[in-house]
Amino acid sequence: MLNVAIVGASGYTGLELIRLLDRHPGVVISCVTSEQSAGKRISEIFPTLRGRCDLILEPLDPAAITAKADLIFTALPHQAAMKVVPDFLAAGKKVVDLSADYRLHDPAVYGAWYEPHLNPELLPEAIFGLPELRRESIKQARLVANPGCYPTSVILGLKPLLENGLIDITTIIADSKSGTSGAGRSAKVDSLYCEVNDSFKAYGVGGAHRHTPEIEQELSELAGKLVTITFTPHLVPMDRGILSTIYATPTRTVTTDELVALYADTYKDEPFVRPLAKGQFPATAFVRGSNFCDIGITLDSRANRIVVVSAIDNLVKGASGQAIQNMNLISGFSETAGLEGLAIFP
Ligand SMILES: NC(=O)C1=CN([C@@H]2O[C@H](COP(=O)(O)OP(=O)(O)OC[C@H]3O[C@@H](n4cnc5c(N)ncnc54)[C@H](OP(=O)(O)O)[C@@H]3O)[C@@H](O)[C@H]2O)C=CC1
Ligand SMILES: CC(=O)N[C@@H](CCC(=O)OP(=O)(O)O)C(=O)O
Repeated sequence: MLNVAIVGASGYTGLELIRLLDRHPGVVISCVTSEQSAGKRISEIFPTLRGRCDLILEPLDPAAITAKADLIFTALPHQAAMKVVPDFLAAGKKVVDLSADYRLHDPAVYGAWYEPHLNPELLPEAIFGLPELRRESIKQARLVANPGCYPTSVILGLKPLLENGLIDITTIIADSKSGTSGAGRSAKVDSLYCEVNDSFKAYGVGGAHRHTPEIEQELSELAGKLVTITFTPHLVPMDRGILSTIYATPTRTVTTDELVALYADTYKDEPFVRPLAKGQFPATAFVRGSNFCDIGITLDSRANRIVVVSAIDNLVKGASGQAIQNMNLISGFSETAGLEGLAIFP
């Protein structure tokens, strides 16, 4: 059995890791951490875990964690993760980091969007953990940078088009909507009921959201050229889910039939990407609680524009499910272990 630690277990992605790992045949959770709730049982914080995971939350002490675990999930805010990840690696452990701290290859870009990086020497070896892009590198990694939720939905939505040079890379617009759990569990005015309920707003408008460089980094690699996009995130009054609607102009004459066939072929062997049939488009309700990314595509022939719609659960394929998929690859488990569950509907 593989002993794993969840650092930041009192947050939403930490809880989702525990929920999914509960069904994993090869993993034991040996340590869970929280600063504010250290000393309490995690099932006191999250009653869904009663009788299934009653571990006592510990404060973040790298030596204590590395003594108990072979692989560590860091489910901490960015900037907090990079303070401890080097300690885990130095102790010979593998790390799947759910924060943004190791996703950007260029420390100057990280510094421009976040703050100066504390250990830029680790960035070259960190693998951006989107299995559909670089499965073989992930298998060899000791540090996986789990992608952001919005980037996962946009990159998977555009991969077949970019690899095949089918879109003008100067025309890409990604319009994404997220449920509120994407903002985490810590108290913030923007997440209050009256701020979110019965309303729908854009934020980070005009290229101001920190996922823009992450998306552009990966799209540029797929295209083999520098890609600049317009990315606008929105907050919607639901708990979970991301729906991204992505627009781009084709570089040549294409048909919807050709596009649908391309997506079906690109993703035919992917266990967690479901390309949809012609005329079908995804909904967050049909991926809720699952590790699937559903993708629909069409040509809007009137406007000569390709429209892609992708849907994920931000806490599963957008965070903890993908982190477990990466753990499975690093550790030699079946890639789908612990992740076979279908969506919860209705
Ligand atoms: N929510 C989502 O949909 C997604 C989140 N992510 C990323 O995953 C990471 C975790 O997100 P999420 O679970 O939503 O966040 P939460 O705010 O829900 O949880 C954060 C966790 O980190 C702990 N923590 C906070 N600050 C510190 C610190 N300075 N030192 C040690 N522990 C600390 C908290 O513990 P406590 O407060 O109990 O002390 C809590 O357990 C973030 O980097 C986030 O951006 C990535 C993709 C999607
Ligand atoms: C709704 C909401 O607030 N979403 C978060 C993104 C969550 C995520 O993926 O963040 P990381 O890059 O930190 O992992 C945001 O816009 O900041």
